[in-house]
Amino acid sequence: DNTNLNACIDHLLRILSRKDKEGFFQYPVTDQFAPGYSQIILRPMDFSTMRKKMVQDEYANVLEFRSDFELMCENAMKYNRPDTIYWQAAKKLLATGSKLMHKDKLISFRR
Ligand SMILES: NC(=O)c1ccc2nc(N)sc2c1
Repeated sequence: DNTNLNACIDHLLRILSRKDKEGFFQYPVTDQFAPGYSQIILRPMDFSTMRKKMVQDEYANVLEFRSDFELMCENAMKYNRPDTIYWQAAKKLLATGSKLMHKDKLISFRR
């Protein structure tokens, strides 16, 4: 069962989403706020979607969760220019996540 894995992911989600004080990453980016976003970013990701995936047991291990987290940050660094608050927030968040979920520190939970 995913109980332990989901408890771990929930913990990581709380820490990481707390870093997003401006709320740039809490919900899917809309074309209304970000013109042309859906044409440029083909695999959107945000914290609310990650939480939904966790609840639906769609993560087999922490590595899969980390991939979605990295995708979310990389999307923001692709769509937004480096001189924007969104790009800079994504870079900072990515650094936090990398420390928290350091490659060789992760033990992938078996299903
Ligand atoms: N996560 C993002 O890339 C993001 C979030 C919010 C937002 N609001 C804008 N006006 S551009 C924009 C980009």
